[in-house]
Amino acid sequence: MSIFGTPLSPSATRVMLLGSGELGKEVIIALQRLGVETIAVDRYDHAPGQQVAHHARRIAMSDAEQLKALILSEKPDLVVPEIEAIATQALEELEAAGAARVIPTARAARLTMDREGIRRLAAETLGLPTSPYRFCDTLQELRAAIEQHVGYPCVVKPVMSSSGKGQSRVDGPDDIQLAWDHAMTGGRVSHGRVIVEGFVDFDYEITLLTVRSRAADGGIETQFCEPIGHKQVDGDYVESWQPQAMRPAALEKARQVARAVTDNLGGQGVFGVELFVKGDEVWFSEVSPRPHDTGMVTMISQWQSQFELHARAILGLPVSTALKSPGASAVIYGGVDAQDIVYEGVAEALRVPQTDLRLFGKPESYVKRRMGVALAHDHSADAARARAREAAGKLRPRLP
Ligand SMILES: Nc1ncnc2c1ncn2[C@@H]1O[C@H](COP(=O)(O)OP(=O)(O)OP(=O)(O)O)[C@@H](O)[C@H]1O
Ligand SMILES: NCC(=O)N[C@@H]1O[C@H](COP(=O)([O-])[O-])[C@@H](O)[C@H]1O
Ligand SMILES: [Mg+2]
Repeated sequence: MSIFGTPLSPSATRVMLLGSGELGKEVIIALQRLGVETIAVDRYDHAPGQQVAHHARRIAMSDAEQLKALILSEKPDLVVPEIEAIATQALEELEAAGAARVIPTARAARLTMDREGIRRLAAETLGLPTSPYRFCDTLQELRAAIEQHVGYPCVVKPVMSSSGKGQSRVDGPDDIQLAWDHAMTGGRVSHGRVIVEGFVDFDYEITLLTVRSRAADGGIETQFCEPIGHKQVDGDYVESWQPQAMRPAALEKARQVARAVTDNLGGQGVFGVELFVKGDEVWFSEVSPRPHDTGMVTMISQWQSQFELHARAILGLPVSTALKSPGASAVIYGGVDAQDIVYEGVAEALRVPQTDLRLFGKPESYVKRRMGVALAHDHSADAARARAREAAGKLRPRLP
C-alpha cells in the first residue's frame, strides 16, 4: 500500500487485530502513528489494545461464525491475528473468497495456530532439526508415546496454547497423569490433543525476529533482527535481552532455519522464530507469525521496535532491523487474583537509570498473568538485564 486514507472517513485504511493483548496494543499504536484506522477485537472488554484503538469489538474469536460475521461487516483492509486462539479455518475461507487479506497469510495463521501444523511442516516437510515428538489424543497414547518413542525427560503441551499454558515437564512415569490433566484444562482452547516433545538440553534459546517486507523493486525481502536471548519459567518468558552473543556458525544456521520456515509461510510481517542452541547446533522449536512476547525488548533496543516493523511490513513500507543499543526486558506478573489492581512503586522503578515501563492495563490480574514489563538499555545486554530486573522488582501490584 502506498496510499493511506484518513481514519474515521470513507477513505480510511483499516486494520483489524484479532487479539488485543500487550502485543496487539503496541501494533495498534504503531499503526495509529501512520494514520491507520484500527479495530481491536478480543474475548473480553477493555483488553489492552482496545484501550488505544479507534474501535473495540468483543467476540469469541475461536467461533468461526462470529469471526466471519465480524470481518464481513467491518470489511478491514487487513486482518492481523494476534493470539493463538482463533478459528483460522474461517480466515482461510474468507481469504479464498477474496473477502479478507490475512497477515501474513491465512495458511500461515492456521499452521502456527496449532502446534501440529507447524511442527509437521518444519520437521517433516522442510526437514529441519527439532526435538523428537508425538501427537496424542488419550492418556494411554501419551504413555505409549513416551515409553516407546520420546523418553524422559519430555515436555507435554496442548496443541493450541501459548505462554506455557497447560505445559508440563515429565521426568518419569508418575508425572504423566498430571501432565495430561494439566494439558486438558490449561490450554487456551479446549482440544483433547497434546504434543509430547523430547527435552532438548540446550545451552541457550533465542527468538530470531525475521521480517518479510516489500523491497523497492516490489519483491519480498527478508531481514533479521539481532538474536534475542530469553529465560523461561514454567514455559513462560520472564526475561529477554538483545543481542544474545552467538558463535558465527550457530547464527548462520539459525538464520537458515528462520529463512526456510518464513519463506514457506510467506506473506509480509514479523515472525518470531524460536530456536534452541547448543554449541553450533540449532533446533527449531516454534514460530509466531507476528511479534513475539520476548521481542518486547526491541521497544528499547532497536530504532524500529518489532511492533513498528510489523506495522510497516504489513503495509508494504520499508523497514530497518538495526540495533540501537543492547537492551533487556523483565516481566511484571500480577501477583494477585483480582480486578482493577493498583501498581505501587512506579516512580521507584523509573528512578533506575536507563529504564522504561509498559503497564498493559489488563482489567483483571491473576498471580501469573503478565501485567507489565520493565525495559532497560546499557552498554551490554548483561548490564541492561540487571537494570530491567531491578526496575521490575520495584513494582508492587496489589489489591485496590
Ligand atoms: N522440547 C523442549 N525441550 C526443552 N525445553 C523446552 C521444550 N519445549 C519447550 N521448552 C521450554 O519451554 C518454553 C515454552 O515452550 P513453547 O514455546 O513451546 O510454549 P508456548 O506455550 O508456545 O510459549 P510461548 O507462547 O511463550 O512461545 C520454551 O521456550 C523452552 O524454554
Ligand atoms: N506468548 C504469546 C503472548 O505473549 N501473547 C500475548 O499475550 C496476550 C494474552 O494475554 P492474557 O493471557 O494475559 O490475556 C495476547 O493477546 C498477546 O498479546
Ligand atoms: Mg514459545
